[in-house]
Amino acid sequence: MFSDSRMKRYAGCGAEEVFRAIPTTPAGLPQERVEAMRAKYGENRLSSRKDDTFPHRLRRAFVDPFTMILFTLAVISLITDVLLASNFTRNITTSLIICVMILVSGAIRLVQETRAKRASDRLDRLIHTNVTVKRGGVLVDIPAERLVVGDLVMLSAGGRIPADLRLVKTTNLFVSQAAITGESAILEKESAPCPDAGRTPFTRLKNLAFMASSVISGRGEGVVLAVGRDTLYGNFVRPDSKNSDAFQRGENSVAWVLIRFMAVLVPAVFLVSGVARGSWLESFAFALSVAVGLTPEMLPLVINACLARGSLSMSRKRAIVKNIDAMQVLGSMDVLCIDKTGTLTQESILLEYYLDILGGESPEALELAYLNSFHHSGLSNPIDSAILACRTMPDRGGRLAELAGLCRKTDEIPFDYERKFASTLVRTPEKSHLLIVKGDIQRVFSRCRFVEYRGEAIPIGENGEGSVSAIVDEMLEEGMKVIAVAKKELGAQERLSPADENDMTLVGYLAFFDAPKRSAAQSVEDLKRLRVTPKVMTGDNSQTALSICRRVGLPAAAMLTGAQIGGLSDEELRAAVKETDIFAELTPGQKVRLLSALRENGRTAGFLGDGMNDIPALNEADVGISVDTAVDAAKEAADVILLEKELNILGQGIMEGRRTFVNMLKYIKITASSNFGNILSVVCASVALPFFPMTAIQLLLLNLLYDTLCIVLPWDSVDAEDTETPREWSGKTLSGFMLSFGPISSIFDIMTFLFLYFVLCPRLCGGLLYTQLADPALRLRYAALFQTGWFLESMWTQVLILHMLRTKKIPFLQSRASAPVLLITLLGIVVFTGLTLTPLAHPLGLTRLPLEYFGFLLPVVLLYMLLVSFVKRLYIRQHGELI
Ligand SMILES: Nc1ncnc2c1ncn2[C@@H]1O[C@H](COP(=O)(O)OP(=O)(O)OP(=O)(O)O)[C@@H](O)[C@H]1O
Ligand SMILES: [Mg+2]
Repeated sequence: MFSDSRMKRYAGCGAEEVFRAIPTTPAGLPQERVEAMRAKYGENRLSSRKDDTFPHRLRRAFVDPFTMILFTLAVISLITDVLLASNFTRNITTSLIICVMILVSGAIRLVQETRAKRASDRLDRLIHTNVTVKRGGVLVDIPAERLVVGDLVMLSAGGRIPADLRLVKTTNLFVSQAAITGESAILEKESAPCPDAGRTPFTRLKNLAFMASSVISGRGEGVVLAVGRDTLYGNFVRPDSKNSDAFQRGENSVAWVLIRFMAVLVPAVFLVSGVARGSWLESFAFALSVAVGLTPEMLPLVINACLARGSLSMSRKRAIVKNIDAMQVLGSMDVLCIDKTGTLTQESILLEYYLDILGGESPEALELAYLNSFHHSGLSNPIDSAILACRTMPDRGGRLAELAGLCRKTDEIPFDYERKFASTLVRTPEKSHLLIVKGDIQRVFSRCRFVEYRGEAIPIGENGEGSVSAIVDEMLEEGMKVIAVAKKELGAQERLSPADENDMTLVGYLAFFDAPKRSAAQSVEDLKRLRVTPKVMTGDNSQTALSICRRVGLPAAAMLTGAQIGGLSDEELRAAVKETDIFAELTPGQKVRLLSALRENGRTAGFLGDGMNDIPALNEADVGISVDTAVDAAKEAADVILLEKELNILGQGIMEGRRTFVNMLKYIKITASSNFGNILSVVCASVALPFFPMTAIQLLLLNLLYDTLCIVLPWDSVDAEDTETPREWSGKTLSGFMLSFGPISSIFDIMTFLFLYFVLCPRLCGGLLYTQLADPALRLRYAALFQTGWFLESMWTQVLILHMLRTKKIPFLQSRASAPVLLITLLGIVVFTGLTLTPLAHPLGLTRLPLEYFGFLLPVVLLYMLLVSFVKRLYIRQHGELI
C-alpha cells in the first residue's frame, strides 16, 4: 500500500536523516544490500503479467470451467461405470478418455500461452527503459524494473521518473506531473526539506518526485522511497487499464449474450432429459456438457493468438505494439489525431531567416536565440536543434561559438509548452546580466514594451502590433514556423523570476522551414480511404498550421485555436470537435480536452505525437502512438511505437488491426451460432427420443475437436471489403447472428434424426424401431448408430459453415480461406470420419456406418450450404455486414 505518512515524514526531514532511516548512503545502496531490499519491498513493477511463471501458466491451462466440467464427468463416470458397476459391466475407458481430453486441451493451451509469453518477452526487451543509479559509489545503468527501495537515482531531462523518490540534489529540475494529476503545468522541484509536509498535498511537495512524471529540464538525484504498486501512481493505475477497458467491455458483452442463451437452454435440457429418462445424474452430466458445448471455450486462446499474430506482423512492418490489446483498438480506431512536426512535415526543421522587426537580416536575433538555446538545460526540441545547427554556418559559426564561451548562464526558466517560451539569464562580458527570451510570437510580444530597430529601442505605439504582424504574416502563410526573440537588461540581478519577463525589447524573428513531407498528402488520403478521420492538433501558430494542412489536403475550412477552445464549455466542445479537423495554438492540456471530447462522442481516438507536450494526450487517447525518435517519456506513454515516423506504416497497422478483429469475430460468431444450433437440436431430440441423441462425452469431444480446428483461424485471410471500415468490438450483433444461422443447422439436424431413427437404424437392427426392440444389445447398437450418424453430420456441417460464413462472398469460388485453414479443416473432416472406423470408436460409443449413410449425408450437406447462402444474402441485405 502507498504509505502517505511515511512519504510525508521523509519529505519533512533532511537528506541525511532520510539516508539513515531507509537505510542507505549518499554513495548509493551497497551492492550486497540490493537483494535484501528487493525481498523486503518487492520489484518495481506495476503489472503482474511478468510474474507469469511456468506453474502459473500450467495452472491457467488446466484449471478452467471447461476442464472442470470434464473432470466432473470423469468422476461421475468413475462412480457409475466403475465403483457402482458389477464386475461384468465394469468399464474404465470413458474415464480414461476424458482424462486424455483434459490433457490434450490443457497441453494445447500451455503451448500457445508459452509461445505468446515468449513473444511478449521479446517485445519487453525491445522497449524497456534503463535508469542510471549509483550503487556502492558506482554509476550503473539498470532496467527500471530492477530498481529497489534505497537506490540513488540520477535524473536528467527527457527521462521518466521510475519510482517515488525523495530528491536529495537538484539543479534547475523541472518536472511534469501530468500523468498523475492531469495538470500540464511544469513544476520546479527542490531538495530542501519541506517544513509543513504534513499539511501539504503530496503532489505539491517539492522534494518528492513521483513515478510516471517526466523530467522536463535540469538534473537531479533522488532516493527511492517506494517501488511498483506501492507508489502513488501504482496505487491508482491498473496496469494497461485504458485498453483493457475497451477490450474488456467487448469481451464482457459477448460473454453476457452467451450467458443469457445458456441460462435458458441448459436448465431446459436438464429438465427435459431428466423427466424423459428419469436418470437425473446422467441428465446432469448431459446438461453440463451442453453448457460446455455452448461456450466458445477457446475464446481467450483464439483472441490471444489473433492479437499476437497481429503484433508480430506489425513488428515486421517496423511498428512495435507494446500493449497487445492495442492491436484491437487500432482496428476500431475511427479518428486519428496527429501533431504536425514530423508527421505532416519533415522530421527536422531548418532555420531559414533571422530578421529584425522590419524584415531585414538581423545577426543579433540569431546570436541571442543561439545563446538561449545553447544554455537551455531542458529537453531540446526541433526548434533548439535547428538553432544549434547554425554553429556550422561558415560565416556565423565562429562568432556563435565564441559568444557561447563568453556569456555564462546564471539562471533560466526552461521552455514549457504551457508558456511557450524559454528564458535564459546570461552574464555578458561587460559583467551585466541579460535576459533573453525566445518563443511564441504573441506570448513574447505581449511582454514587450519596446522594439529594437538599428540598435535603438523604440516604444511600441498604438499601431505597433499591426506593423509587427505584417511581415510575420507573410512567412506564416508560407507555412513557416516563426518565433520571436526579445531581451532585457537586468543589471546586477543574477536570479530570474517570471516577474522579470515584462517590459522587454523585441529584437526580431527567427523563421524555420517546416516542409511538408512528400508522402504526407498520400498518407492523409490513405487514412480517409480507411474511414479514419485525421485531425491535426498542434501547439504551433494557426496560420502555419492552416498553410501546411492546406498543402497536404486536409480540409482547412474550419479551425479552432487554443484561445477559442478555452472559451467553450465541455458540451460546446463536444459539438465543435465533430465539425473541426484542425486545432492550433494548443497547450498540452487542451490536447487532452479535445481527445476526451472525441471519446465522449463515442469515437475511438488514436493520438500520434512525439514531444513532451504530447504525453498527457498519449495517455488520454484510446491508443497512443509514438515514434522511435520521440522523447523517452512519450515512448513510455504510448501503446504503439513506430520505428519510422511515417503515417503509411500506421495505415498498414490499422489494416492489420482490422484483420485481427475480423478473425476474432469470425471465431466468436460462427462458433457461437453453430453451437447454438447444435444445442437447439439436442433440446428437440431430448424431448422426442428414448435415448440421449449424443452422449455427454461425444458432445464434448465434438466440441473439443472443432475448437482445436479453430485455433488456426487467426491465420485466415480476410476479404478486403471487411477491412474497409473501423470495426466495433461488442456483442451487439451476436445474438442476431446466432438466431439467424443457428436454427438452420437444426433443421438439417432434425432431418438427419428422422432419417436415422426411422430409416437407417431400423434397417440395421432387424426392421424394428428402438421402442419395439427387446434385446438390450440391439438397443445399444441402435443408439450407437444414431449417435454416430448425428456426430458426423454435426461435425461436417460445423466445419463447412466455417467456410460459408467467413466471407460475404461465395465460399471457395470468390473467397478462399488461407491454406492453413483449408488444410486443417479438410484434415479435420477426414480424421473425424476416420475415427468412427477405428477401434477407438467403440469406447466413445461410436460405430461404423454403412455407405448409404454417406449417400444421405452428401445431399443434406449440399442443401444446407445452399440454404445458408440464401439466408446469408438476406442477412447482409438487412444488416449491411456479416461478421
Ligand atoms: N525550443 C523552443 N524555444 C522557444 N519556443 C519554442 C520552442 N519550442 C517551441 N516553441 C514555441 O512553442 C510553440 C509550440 O511548439 P510546437 O510547435 O513544437 O508545438 P507542437 O504541438 O509540438 O506542434 P507540432 O504539431 O508542430 O509538433 C511553437 O510554435 C513555438 O512558438
Ligand atoms: Mg510536436
